Amino acid sequence: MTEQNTDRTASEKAFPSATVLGYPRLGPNRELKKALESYWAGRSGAQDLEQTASGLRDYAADRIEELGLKESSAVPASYALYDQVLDTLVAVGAVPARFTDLRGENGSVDRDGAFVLARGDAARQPLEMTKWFDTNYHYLVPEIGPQTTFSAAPYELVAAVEQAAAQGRTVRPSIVGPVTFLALAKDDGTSASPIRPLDRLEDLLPVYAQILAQLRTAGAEWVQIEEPAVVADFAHVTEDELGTAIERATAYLAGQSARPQILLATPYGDAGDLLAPIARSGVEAVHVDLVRGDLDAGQLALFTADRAPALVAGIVNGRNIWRTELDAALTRLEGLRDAGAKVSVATSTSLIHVPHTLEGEDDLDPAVRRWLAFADEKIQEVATLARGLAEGRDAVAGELRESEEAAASRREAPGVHDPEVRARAAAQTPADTQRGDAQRRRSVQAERTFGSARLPVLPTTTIGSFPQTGEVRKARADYRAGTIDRAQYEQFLRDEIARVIELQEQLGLDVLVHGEPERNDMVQYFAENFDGFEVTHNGWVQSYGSRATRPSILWGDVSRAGEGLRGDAFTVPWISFAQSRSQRPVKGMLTGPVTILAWSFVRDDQPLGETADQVALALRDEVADLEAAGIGIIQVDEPALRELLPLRRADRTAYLDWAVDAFRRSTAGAADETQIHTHLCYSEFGEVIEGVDALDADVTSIEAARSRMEVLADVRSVGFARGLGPGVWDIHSPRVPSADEIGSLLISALDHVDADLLWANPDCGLKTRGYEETKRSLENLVAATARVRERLGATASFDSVVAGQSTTER
Ligand code: MET
Ligand SMILES: [Zn+2]
Repeated sequence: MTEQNTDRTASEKAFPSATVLGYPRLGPNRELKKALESYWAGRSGAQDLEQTASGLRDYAADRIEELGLKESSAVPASYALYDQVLDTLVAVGAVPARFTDLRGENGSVDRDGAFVLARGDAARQPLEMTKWFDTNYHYLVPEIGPQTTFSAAPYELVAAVEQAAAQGRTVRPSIVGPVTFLALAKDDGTSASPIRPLDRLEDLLPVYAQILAQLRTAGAEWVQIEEPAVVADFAHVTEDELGTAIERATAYLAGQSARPQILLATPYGDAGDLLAPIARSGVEAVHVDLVRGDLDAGQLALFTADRAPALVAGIVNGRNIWRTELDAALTRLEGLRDAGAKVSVATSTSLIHVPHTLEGEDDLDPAVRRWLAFADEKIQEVATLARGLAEGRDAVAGELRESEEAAASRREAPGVHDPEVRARAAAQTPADTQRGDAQRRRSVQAERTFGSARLPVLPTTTIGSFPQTGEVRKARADYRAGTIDRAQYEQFLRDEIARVIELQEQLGLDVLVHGEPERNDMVQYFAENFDGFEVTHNGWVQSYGSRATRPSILWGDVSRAGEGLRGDAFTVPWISFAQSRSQRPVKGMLTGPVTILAWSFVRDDQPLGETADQVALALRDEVADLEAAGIGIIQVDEPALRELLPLRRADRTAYLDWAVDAFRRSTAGAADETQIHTHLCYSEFGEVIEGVDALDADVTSIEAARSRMEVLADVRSVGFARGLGPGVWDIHSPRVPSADEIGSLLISALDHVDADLLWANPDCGLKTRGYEETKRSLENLVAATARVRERLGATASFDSVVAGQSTTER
């Protein structure tokens, strides 16, 4: 606390009694998405974009106040146009080396420059994008090297503060803190000896000091500095190093005299031992996530000591859509206050992870709707709790009663506890997650014939989806709008599937897919065919930039919809139809239990593992029905396996245990000769590779093209001896890879993977691609594979074998 400065001149206002860390940014009808996309497409100008952006800032502030957060500084100014990490990068002028030409007079980039960082341009790849903590939100990864310069340019934040001030409102600007900014950054690769971005902290701190001063001048009374890095374990930074960094950074910032008062926020988990240095740093308020984290007696004492900071209690969950049980929450808050803490009420995280409002969701089952709270309803909960804390329980008696009644109706609702589903789960034994010996399966599968031929060496395949063309989307919209009937829609889908099968045969692919035209979304499609789920109309949540997803709500016990416990098969009709059009094997495509959970809002009244097991059993039924329909290869996608990996190392084994178990439960009913595939699409494979091996799938496809097969080093090191399809075509851009390029990727894959285990496939599904690039890329993929086969002396392709009806030499 060397830089503690006691004569700060700011007129100290207490932290508001109620607040939220952030509000959804897209707008209630995705206005921001539309404005951004039309601006990028050149259909509208900078003025129009600014008009929408400032309109949304006003909308958010008005709404938050109207819902009950009326005190000065209670409204967070957290309105990133694209991403809050990008905004922080711009505010500190940390323009990556490969974009320095975009730098302007203020040392940073302007709005258009920031969009180039986010989206790339003709000559440059954009910044890498990755998941923000364990959420489904993606941030842009800063690139920091020894030469990176920093300079204060917080123009978006200052403008937001000034816009509010012009209307007589004091908002609380929010920025990602210096430690989190650097901990999430990557080495920019400009120096021969790699550096760790966190080592640049001393150079960055003075820039934060200048930003604080500018915000103060603009009229901010409080600033929110977010440091969620303290709730996570990192591979490249030890806890000690993180502790030293956060202690230094918070004390330094607190020691500045020209600054607003500081709320230091620690969302997304438990700050553990790092809470103490933060609370003792001299900042005026500290936010603690009480949903994911906790406060033990020692930690609580940090908030009851003399001159302790205010405790901003993140008690309303910012990441799910369930109503808070207000009575229990209020009891907890009263306990903190009675222990002597200066308590304010808040959300555990920003509300960017939930949809705007329940208003207009009239098609939701009213029983389920009553259990829900989206962003606006959560703000009301925060306001109610603060009022209850200040004025006593009687002041909020009606709200407490309504909350208790809703909770009781949820506990007792029939679909929440389906005795049959529960009995089935309870009767599971360890054998239900166990398939036959993997080696044996491999030899049986190698013998299996499809249309009298076996699979060739280096089989070619795709990941599942084919381009979702305008016609496909239109047919779906027409069906929903009632312009075409069910029979017409299904005929359209069959025609589409037949076309996709024919195309794959022409291209000479070995293992075909039906193309997934009936699925708007790989999770929602399953939610619509399972009991226990609801889907919303307008429940959009930002995924990155202008992109949003509409997570389904998993509220009850899960089984397939339809008569009886097992319900009806729903993927089988499409897959069987596809198979009826070809002699070659068609893969059955399912979404795995972990991914279904990760991309939905999931019930919070039982452990995730139990919910995952129910989903797994429903999928197991589908696997059995696919098998019975003669489908010999079934892929169960788990792209989200890594996403749910806990932020703390200590929690990871328990997670992988249930996640792996659920996947195995969904697939272990399959016979030895049925080949089970899985697909994971990210390159940070090392962290979960042992889990992936434990899935016991026969073949795994992963993303590898962008990293030029780098991920395969990990594969060898754990002795992964299963079929593997490292992607040889990066499907994230329209670029067509040449046959030479694909061939050389396959050859380098052979350094790590045995020839009889290797598959040739793209990185991921082709849903977002166009047909032109798809055809050309797949042509090259097939040609490259043929050349590599020749080199291996394995001349027979499935294609020639099927044509000649002979058997394959392996
Ligand atoms: C995000 S992974 C996508 C897998 C899915 N089967 C598809 O091809 O679209
Ligand atoms: Zn994928």
